[in-house]
Amino acid sequence: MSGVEMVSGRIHERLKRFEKRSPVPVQEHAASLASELAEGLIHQGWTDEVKELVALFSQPNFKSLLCVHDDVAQRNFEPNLPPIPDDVLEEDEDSVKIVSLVKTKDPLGATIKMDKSTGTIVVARIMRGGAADKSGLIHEGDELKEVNGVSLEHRKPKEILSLLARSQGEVTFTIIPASKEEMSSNKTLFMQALFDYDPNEDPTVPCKDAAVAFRRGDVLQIVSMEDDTWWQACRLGDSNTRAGLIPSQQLHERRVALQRPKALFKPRRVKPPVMEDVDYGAITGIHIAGLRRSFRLGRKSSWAREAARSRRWSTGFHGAVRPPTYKQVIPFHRDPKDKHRLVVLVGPSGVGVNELKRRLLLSDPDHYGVTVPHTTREKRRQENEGVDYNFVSSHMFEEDILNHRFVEYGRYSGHYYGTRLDSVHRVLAEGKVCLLCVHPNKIKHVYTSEFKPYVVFVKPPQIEELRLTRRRVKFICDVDDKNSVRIFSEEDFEDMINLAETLESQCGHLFDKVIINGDIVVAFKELKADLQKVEEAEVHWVPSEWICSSSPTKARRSCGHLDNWI
Ligand SMILES: Nc1ncnc2c1ncn2[C@@H]1O[C@H](COP(=O)(O)OP(=O)(O)OP(=O)(O)O)[C@@H](O)[C@H]1O
Repeated sequence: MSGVEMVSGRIHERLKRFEKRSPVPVQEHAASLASELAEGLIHQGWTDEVKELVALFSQPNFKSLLCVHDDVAQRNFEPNLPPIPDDVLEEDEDSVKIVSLVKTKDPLGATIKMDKSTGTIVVARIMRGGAADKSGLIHEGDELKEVNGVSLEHRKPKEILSLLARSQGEVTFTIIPASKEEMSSNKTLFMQALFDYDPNEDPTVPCKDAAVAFRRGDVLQIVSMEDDTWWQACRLGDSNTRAGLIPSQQLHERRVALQRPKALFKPRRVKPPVMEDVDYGAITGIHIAGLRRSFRLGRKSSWAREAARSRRWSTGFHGAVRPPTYKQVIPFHRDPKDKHRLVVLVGPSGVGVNELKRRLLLSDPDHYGVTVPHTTREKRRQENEGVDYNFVSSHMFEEDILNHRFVEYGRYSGHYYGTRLDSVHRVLAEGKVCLLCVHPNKIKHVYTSEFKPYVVFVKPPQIEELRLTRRRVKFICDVDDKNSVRIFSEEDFEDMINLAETLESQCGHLFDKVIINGDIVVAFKELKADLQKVEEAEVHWVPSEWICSSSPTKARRSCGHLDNWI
């Protein structure tokens, strides 16, 4: 233990002992007593001892010590607050705060503006390092009620500026503090982790004990991004509120890139045969009972298989591939009266997306709902309009395509099939949770603040478990030929795993939940429990862009040039 630590340890012990005794000062005017004593002693005779004592009393540090002693003895350190105005107390007793700041020739370091909806004066910004910031007592979003006892009601920001210009020295503000939510959304940056991180398995972490472990989906409150490689963050829900190190976005992206040298190879170019394309994800519903068919698997020719393999590097997503790292999120409090969040299920062909959707529907048909697809093909005898499909003409279908009314659509055997946005609205309007299966590159069409989709990625297990769990599975592989039944091949499994890997790396940032579909009973149970948890959650962490565009904070920031300096 160092000398300093020993001394401070002893001081602490001594203070603890005195605290119990609740000491009272013997004397409240030690400074004046010392100067009186020095004067008296001089008159007694100028001996060496008197000289030494008078010299000691006149030393500035000794004088300061006695002054501090007197201040503490007289309790001069307690703030001297002006009386709280009665009318303000009656209005909102709990939330009023009185703040005194000392004004120098510099501004206080804050801007104010009028909140147009309420007509009140609010603090728009606090400038880092200014007097207001250093005091820690005034925050963005605080409502100003009075300045030096003068009410600000019906006053314009300009009038307040002149009021402040007149005040010298101490300025007293009566404030209604911003709600915690507003303060935190103003100042705090939340990131949702899109990967698991364990510092114990990271040899490069500067200090394991100072790092924070997290799992995919955890929300991290970012405290500092000053270092390019290691950010500081607290994990929400942790009892430990101390911030720790986490890999920065840049660092994690670099690591992932280094782990995947395969990505350097170009995809094989496969010449497609003459075959119409169809986006089979559009074909949904539980109306196909009994033996499951797989449209996506069923159409696989040798070309499709090759293409599926090459899709490992090209899955219809253009632009630079960015591995999932963090997503900036913001808390959203869903009103129970609001429509449910849309549930989007995605996964590689054959993994069990439709099977899970079917089980959810059967488990609670009054609670879950699915969209009814549109098609241009002829209605079959056993089919019902508006139940199995909405049957429309090609002309109507094409007009809807031009008007961007489809989440996704495609062509198969000369006919169009597609899921229209209004069919999603219809399910939600019934008060149901709408389950939508789409190709991952179509998520963007519903990735909006209106739908607030909760995206579940269904992932295949390891190949051994895939073989084991699917060994008896048969599916109809040609929609027009109910007798064309087959089982999964080894290539199907490989394609499924490869495509899952690609999808996860290319659009993992959109996935809220990853379900590994090994044992179907376990996967279904996990999915249902997770969806229930989401519905019951008080706080939903959603992408910040869904909320920010309409938030008053953003609005306030965006019109910064209108703020008035105080
Ligand atoms: N965990 C599982 N264990 C065994 N069989 C499963 C499992 N999950 C799904 N299946 C079966 O695998 C087949 C394909 O599943 P499903 O149709 O749901 O796949 P999909 O992901 O919707 O792909 P596609 O769109 O190509 O149909 C079905 O017969 C389904 O019953």
